[in-house]
Amino acid sequence: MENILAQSAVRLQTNGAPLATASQPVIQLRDIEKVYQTKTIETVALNRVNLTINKGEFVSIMGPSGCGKSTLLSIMGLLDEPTSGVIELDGRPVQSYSDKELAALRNHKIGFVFQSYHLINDLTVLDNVELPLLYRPGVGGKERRERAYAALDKVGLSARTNHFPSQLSGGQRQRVAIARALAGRPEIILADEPTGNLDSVMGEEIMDLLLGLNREDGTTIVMVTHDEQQARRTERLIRFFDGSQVQ
Ligand SMILES: Nc1ncnc2c1ncn2[C@@H]1O[C@H](COP(=O)(O)OP(=O)(O)OP(=O)(O)O)[C@@H](O)[C@H]1O
Repeated sequence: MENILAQSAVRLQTNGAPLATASQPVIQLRDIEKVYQTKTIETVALNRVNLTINKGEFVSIMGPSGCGKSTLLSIMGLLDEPTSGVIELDGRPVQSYSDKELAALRNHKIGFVFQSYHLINDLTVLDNVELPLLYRPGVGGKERRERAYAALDKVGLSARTNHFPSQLSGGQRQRVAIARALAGRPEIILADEPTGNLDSVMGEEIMDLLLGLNREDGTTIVMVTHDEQQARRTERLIRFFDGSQVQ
């Protein structure tokens, strides 16, 4: 019940018109440090980062190579642990979640999109999209297929379900990867240079798709990019340098 009240509190309406959604943090990083230690060198990848991502935001992260962008995304997505600091999801420190709860969060709440798509070449488009749902308790074969078809429809690839990744263009492969993330119905998409391997036309198409998911479905998106023009299309641009936020 508390949850329902909290959700409705940020969707106030007057005269039928939606008010601007009040800020509701979904990811909060507090004093996050990440230090990689090898035999010969210590690298401070993230240096006391404080950052809040609000529900429904589309945030892009830019910065020179090696400044910690991918590390930041991995930590936000609970794929990696910080050396110190606190990550909160929906206002609750992840340290307080059990391993089982964390696994569920990683699988349900967050979808990942990578520069190099990470598709399995021996599987059809449809099977690639269905694959992560195989590991989701409570989602049977029929629902899996329905969700995969719906996600492929959403990214405009309904006609390609039986193709293999090698038969698709780079932009289409990235659409499949986005559909795979969408099939999990994530609240948050973390995208690491999703247009990095694409020419500018295909890159724009992928940006249009991500912007649509954000505006129409309210999906929160955090995107690492090297492309200034694409970053400017998002609501908020955060710049990193040497492991710290500079703007
Ligand atoms: N597993 C690791 N072991 C040691 N050092 C690492 C490891 N992963 C990343 N680093 C170092 O941490 C720093 C930040 O790396 P990260 O990949 O987050 O940068 P980035 O901003 O995403 O770079 P790029 O734009 O080139 O992808 C770099 O100096 C990198 O060499």
